[in-house]
Amino acid sequence: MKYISTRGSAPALDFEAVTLAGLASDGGLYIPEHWPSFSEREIADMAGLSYVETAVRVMMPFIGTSLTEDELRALCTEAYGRFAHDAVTPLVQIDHRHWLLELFHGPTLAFKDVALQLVGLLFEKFLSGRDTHLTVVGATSGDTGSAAIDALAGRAKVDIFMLHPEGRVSDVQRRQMTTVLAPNVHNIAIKGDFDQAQALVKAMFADRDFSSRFTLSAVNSINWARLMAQVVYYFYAAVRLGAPGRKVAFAVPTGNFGDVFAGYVAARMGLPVERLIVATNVNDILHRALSTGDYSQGTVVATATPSMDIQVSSNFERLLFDLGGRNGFAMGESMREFEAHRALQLTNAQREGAAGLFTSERIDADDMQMAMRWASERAGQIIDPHTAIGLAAAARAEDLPADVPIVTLATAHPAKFRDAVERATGMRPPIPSRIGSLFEREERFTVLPATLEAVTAWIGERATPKA
Ligand SMILES: Cc1ncc(COP(=O)(O)O)c(C=O)c1O
Ligand SMILES: N[C@@H](CCOP(=O)(O)O)C(=O)O
Repeated sequence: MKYISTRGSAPALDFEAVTLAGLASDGGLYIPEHWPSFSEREIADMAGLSYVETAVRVMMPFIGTSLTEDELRALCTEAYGRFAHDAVTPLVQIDHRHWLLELFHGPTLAFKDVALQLVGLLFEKFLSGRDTHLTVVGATSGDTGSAAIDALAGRAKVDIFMLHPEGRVSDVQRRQMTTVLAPNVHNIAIKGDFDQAQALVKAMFADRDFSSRFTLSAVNSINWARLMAQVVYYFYAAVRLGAPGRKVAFAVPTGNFGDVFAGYVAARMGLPVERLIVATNVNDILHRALSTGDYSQGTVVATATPSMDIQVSSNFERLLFDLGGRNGFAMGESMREFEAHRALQLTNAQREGAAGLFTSERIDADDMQMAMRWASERAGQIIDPHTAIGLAAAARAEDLPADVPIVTLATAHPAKFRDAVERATGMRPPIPSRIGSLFEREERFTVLPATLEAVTAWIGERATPKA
């Protein structure tokens, strides 16, 4: 399997090289040259498989010769052995048609663990035997940071520099990052929002001087390996609910468009997905893009769902590329236009292509709180505010055929957002013992202005230069 850049001028790479590179050298995102697909028979044969075996079946076609099936199985066994639930991503029923897909049983209590536990092991595997030291740079609105730090802390050939927006992540999220004192972990709180952090990461890759001094890599969902690992749970859930004989809809709390793009990939691989419901908070660039074609960046508003406080959704580029005829040069032009004017109009082909599978909903704070109360009163489920954005959007999908189950992705454990949960439901979720004495540990982080100069100077003094 080869991977090509959405912007058309970076070299095509195999899975190993794409995983280590993170971002393409032309600023684009890597995407498989073609979508592998499964027959109905092959999907039916996934019934009853464990999560690890499902993962091996779903991911192997993307991996090509970079790993053997046994090597992939060993990595998945290790990664998913750290989850607190045997099913890894269990389904929980809310009522006759609504389900929650719990993605938060990993070590840092958010869906990011599903991919990042594996990515940490992939880095280690691909770096063994090489004389390379990776400098991972990442941006987080709270969850990617803690999951990536957990996956990479203490690894010999990797340093991680994680940028989060100062004061805009929950206390639990911040402490999950800043109390990890391993020498290869570096937390930077920038004076800005998540979009600025994400733009700084991309600018570090684009900065010729900086990127030539270090072997940069990414742990955000710009890294293809992240998305690949997330495709698995769409198959795992849909097969349990009757696929391929029955179609399934998914409601996905969305920010950077990574999780829902993984659902799109599953559909392209033959999974019978009736609909992907893109649920945004009031930072609604994706809702506007999908409902009116207007992909224009607004100002980020801080909400009770900080992980979705995003107005530039990196992975939307992958969708626009795939729906727009896979024309890398045209895509490169469009993205340069977006970067210059902070606005882009979707073409008819892109709008019509998206409309075949996606709908979108913008959920405000009141509807989010109502969904939290609904889950609690109806099914005794305490859900986190991000999951509630998804569930509120799922509840609006009244036009779906009655026999289609709607699965809301439960993207974080409620304990990560205790204040918001308590405000909505009156209940304060306890912090699971597996994340330990978070509030008693020492924190370490540096505050920097949101400028490329400040960030590259700071990282440049601490990162390991190329040999
Ligand atoms: C808890 C939670 N829910 C939803 C999202 C949005 O997911 P994505 O950025 O893949 O769209 C995030 C952040 O990525 C998150 O941390
Ligand atoms: N919500 C995310 C933002 C980064 O998204 P990613 O999936 O591209 O890593 C976070 O929690 O950090």
